[in-house]
Amino acid sequence: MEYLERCICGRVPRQKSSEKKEWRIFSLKELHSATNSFNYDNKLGEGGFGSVYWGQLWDGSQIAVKRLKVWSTKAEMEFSVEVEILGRVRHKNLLSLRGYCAEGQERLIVYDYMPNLSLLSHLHGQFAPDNQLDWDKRMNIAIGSAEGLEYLHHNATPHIIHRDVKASNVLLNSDFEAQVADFGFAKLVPEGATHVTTRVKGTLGYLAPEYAMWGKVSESCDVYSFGILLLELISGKKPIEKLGPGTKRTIVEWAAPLVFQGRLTELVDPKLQGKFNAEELKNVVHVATMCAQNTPENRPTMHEVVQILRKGPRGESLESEKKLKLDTVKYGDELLEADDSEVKTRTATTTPSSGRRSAA
Ligand SMILES: Nc1ncnc2c1ncn2[C@@H]1O[C@H](COP(=O)(O)OP(=O)(O)OP(=O)(O)O)[C@@H](O)[C@H]1O
Repeated sequence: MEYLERCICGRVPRQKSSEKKEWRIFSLKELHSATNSFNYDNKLGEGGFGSVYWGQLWDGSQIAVKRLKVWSTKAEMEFSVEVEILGRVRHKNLLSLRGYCAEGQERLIVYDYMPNLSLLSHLHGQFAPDNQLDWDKRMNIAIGSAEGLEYLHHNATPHIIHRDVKASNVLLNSDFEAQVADFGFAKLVPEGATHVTTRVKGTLGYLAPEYAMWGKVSESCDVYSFGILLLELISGKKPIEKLGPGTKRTIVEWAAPLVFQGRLTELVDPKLQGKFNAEELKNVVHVATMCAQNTPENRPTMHEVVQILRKGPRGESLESEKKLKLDTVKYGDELLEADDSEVKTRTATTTPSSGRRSAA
């Protein structure tokens, strides 16, 4: 990857010539023509990096094009990290890179188009009223996204920490299968490292306490965020809920008493109208509670998560299960203040005290 080698030269091993390259470089002209010159009607959404547009290539294939908003060294870095990481990973539950374009100050990333957009749009956004996510779809999304993260943590070389696992970063293909997306904040883990200390990036409500407070990032931060995602998937609740003026509650604070009192059915999204599998519910709550523990060492690995989600906990005895304990996460007022907003620039010193193309 010539462009990337220029950007992050020396930080990551080069792609071996034997590795299959399935991405390519796009010209700006081609992307202009595919997106009707980045027409507003083609806009799928907007994130911190910039806007995402739907497009169609000359061969009829549908693409999503992420266009960098403003050029800066930081944005350039985010762009190169995302392209570098996506270029080296291939998994059925990770959004595939089609290619990129870097012409002048324009930076664009081209992905496969996901007709059912994001999990967020189905749980809390424009598709929420359609109620398309039944229990089985939710369980498949849980397993699929867990498998995507398992691949990043255990199979990618070097290992990759996503750092921004959340509902808007789980995209859904035409069969509602999960594809984990958005690797702009991801970290490559040097071999042998147990954790990396870094500036805190990510989204409030999903941040592992040790990461939010001390910037200590390891694979288990993604496991924590995945636990929050599971609670969100089961309940249809947002990670942080506004209860009234100035009062907020995390999904863990809401779920913990129900879990301890064994009132599991009360955790289930009322939109499912009681249609769920009670055994699977027990299993998925069990996984969510293990993942969303305050102590990183007590959380399971993504490999264990996949095993339990696939087979169920019965008969299995994982070390982490013995320590099962759901801590109520108490973020400081300062962190709760910001609600859904992101803390991409928050430093590690934060302290605890303070239809169009839809297949649907
Ligand atoms: N490949 C894709 N196919 C279909 N829709 C997509 C695709 N990629 C992104 N989107 C849509 O565009 C929206 C914006 O994506 P983007 O990754 O830029 O931001 P985000 O995840 O919402 O926010 P953040 O910047 O915090 O990550 C997504 O929420 C999703 O609805």
